[in-house]
Amino acid sequence: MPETASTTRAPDALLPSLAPLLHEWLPRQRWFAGKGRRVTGFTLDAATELLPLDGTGPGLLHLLVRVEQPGRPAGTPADCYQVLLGVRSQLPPRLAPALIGRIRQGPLAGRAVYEGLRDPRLAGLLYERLRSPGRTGPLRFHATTALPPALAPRMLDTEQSNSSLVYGDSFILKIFRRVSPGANPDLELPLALAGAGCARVPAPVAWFESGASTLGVLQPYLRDSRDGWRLALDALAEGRDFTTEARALGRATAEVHLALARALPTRRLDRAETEQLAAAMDRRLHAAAQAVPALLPHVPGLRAVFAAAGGGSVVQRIHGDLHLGQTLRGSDGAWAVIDFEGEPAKPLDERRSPQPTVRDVAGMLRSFDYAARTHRPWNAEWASRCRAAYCTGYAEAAGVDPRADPALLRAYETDKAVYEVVYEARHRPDWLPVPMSAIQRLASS
Ligand SMILES: Nc1ncnc2c1ncn2[C@@H]1O[C@H](COP(=O)(O)OP(=O)(O)O)[C@@H](O)[C@H]1O
Ligand SMILES: O=P(O)(O)O[C@H]1O[C@H](CO)[C@@H](O[C@H]2O[C@H](CO)[C@@H](O)[C@H](O)[C@H]2O)[C@H](O)[C@H]1O
Repeated sequence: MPETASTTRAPDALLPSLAPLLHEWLPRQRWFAGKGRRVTGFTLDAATELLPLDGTGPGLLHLLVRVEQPGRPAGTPADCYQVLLGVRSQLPPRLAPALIGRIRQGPLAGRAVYEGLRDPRLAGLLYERLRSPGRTGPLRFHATTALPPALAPRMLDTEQSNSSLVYGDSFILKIFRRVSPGANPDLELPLALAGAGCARVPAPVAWFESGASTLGVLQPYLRDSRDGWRLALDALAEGRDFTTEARALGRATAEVHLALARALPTRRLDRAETEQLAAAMDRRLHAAAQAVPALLPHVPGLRAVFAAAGGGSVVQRIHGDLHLGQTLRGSDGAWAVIDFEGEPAKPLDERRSPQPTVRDVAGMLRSFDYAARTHRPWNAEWASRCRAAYCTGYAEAAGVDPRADPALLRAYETDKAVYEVVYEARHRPDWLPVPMSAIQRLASS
């Protein structure tokens, strides 16, 4: 693998000048996971000049930055984020919205620091770097195929847990924001699925990493597709049935599960392990009720739902955060599934652990409920028809109906609704009533 000249600066030398800017900017980002807790300091794991900061033109600084916050459990490291900073002496007016701030001290004093991914020149450089595999400092770039040169980049402005750039409507590059050591399942699983011949998931064509951490993945951009969430809301708004789509989506989910079971190990749990799954739901509920006290009155009812579940006895790798927004329907009607990262708030080893497939099914069932709840008037009937059609489609392709064990399905749906309560409280408080209404229903019936 060729190694380009390493342009890595001593990370600590840069930090004093960047820290005040990061302090102001980082906690406001949608992808910042530590919202609601003070930031008390930063340390740099790595700082790499992908374009030199020598002042002759725009510089591109790649950082892996640890954010110190109080309340971190003993023995766990501070969260690490991937940040790409553009640095220029003069910021052109078109880049003004990307400004993070001006450096006040040190050798770079006076320079404008801005979000590098919003600068087409710098985003283009990142793509060119992916096209020619090799190393720059601690960063390693890989490609599985020859990629076309010079595709125009644009940054996606959707609300995301990460950040994505589309290149020439041909490829999409996802930049992971919170970074942990270990293969990111959003690279690991699509690669395994491609190897197993599953065409439901766009296959990665390039990626980059540092140490054991995956930092970004490039895959084909499905330009003629629309995501399942938008399609569902449109159907609701137009009073249209969505069961044909839901059934096809159930089949697609089952195909992905079958391919994952072919590609990666599956395991039958013993009784004690099965009980641990229910105990883990209890633990998550307890933690969620500490974070969102509105859950407290429902805790006994929700615990009863977990206790009633007999337990899913076979586990395998699954999607882990399946919802309508993670699905894309092409103009030919075929569904694709994306974003195998799992629930962003969970630790990586938990996200990579084998789980019962019913967990994904439950995630999608919650999503039909979400769609119906965000529509006025609330259309409960629409949601239950979609939920049934989705399970029917799943059963057709998997040979196992997820409704065969209703107590288990209900437990996983409840577990997901608990997760959603915390997610919404943290990221979108206006949405909190959506999962809370499910909590009320699940805890009391
Ligand atoms: N291969 C793809 N083709 C077309 N659009 C995509 C593709 N992958 C992701 N997207 C779109 O990009 C956005 C973010 O993707 P996602 O993987 O869900 O990111 P995040 O983990 O940040 O939520 C979504 O709106 C999704 O519809
Ligand atoms: O797509 P992400 O990996 O970022 O997932 C997170 O954000 C989702 C919202 O964008 C969130 O999903 C919840 O809201 C959806 C509607 O916006 C709904 O369809 C899902 O069913 C619901 O869970 C997801 O939970 C979170 O991990």
